[in-house]
Amino acid sequence: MQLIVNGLSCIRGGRPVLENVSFTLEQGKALVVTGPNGIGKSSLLRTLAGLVHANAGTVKLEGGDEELSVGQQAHYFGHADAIKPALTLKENLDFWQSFYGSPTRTAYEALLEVDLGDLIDMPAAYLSAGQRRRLSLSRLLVCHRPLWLLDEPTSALDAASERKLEILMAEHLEKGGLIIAATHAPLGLLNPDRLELGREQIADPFADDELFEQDQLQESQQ
Ligand SMILES: Nc1ncnc2c1ncn2[C@@H]1O[C@H](COP(=O)(O)OP(=O)(O)OP(=O)(O)O)[C@@H](O)[C@H]1O
Repeated sequence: MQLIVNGLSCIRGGRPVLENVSFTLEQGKALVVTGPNGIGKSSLLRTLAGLVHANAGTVKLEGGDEELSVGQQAHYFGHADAIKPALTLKENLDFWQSFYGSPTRTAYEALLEVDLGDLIDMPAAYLSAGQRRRLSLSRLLVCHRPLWLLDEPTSALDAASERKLEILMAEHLEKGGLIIAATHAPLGLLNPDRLELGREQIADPFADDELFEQDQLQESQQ
């Protein structure tokens, strides 16, 4: 399996945010995306996940499921935790498992992986910030999707949880998965590929009012 990204561009808020980004990522490999604040790291992940419209370029998961989009074959672990506070931890994970399909672990097994097994029947509203992040991470473990898109995955995690994340990422890669991680912090990945986003990815710094309105409308509908 191979992820091939060719000439990917996107516009947000009427401004070109990514321009002509290309890379290939092989099975079992991770790509670490770096660059200054606001350069487009999250936008790249959201575009790959299919949450932001690409205005040019192609994304293909060669050797993946031809019937599914790349976004449907990816787990997106973004800044928001995708947790329903009124549901228990188990109910949250059961929901995601039925939504995603391809179950791998039970909710309890996934929660054990992130050291939340004892809290399985507690409403998610009572979790601390780091515990919420770990619950959100356990979402990636209840169903198999070959591509993990991780946006600042260590934020709010303590040292032990960072170590656990390293192990989970290594296991995913060993099984032939692919990982793209946007980060400002070291992630403990072994020999990752690297993509440094810079100003050259941005073609035109000036906003276009019409594009801005179209773009805001489009994002509000997603
Ligand atoms: N929903 C949105 N609508 C309009 N513009 C947006 C939206 N989200 C992000 N942007 C703009 O897109 C640009 C890239 O933002 P992005 O979040 O991708 O950067 P980043 O590299 O991930 O930054 P950071 O390191 O701060 O997380 C920024 O100029 C930002 O203002």
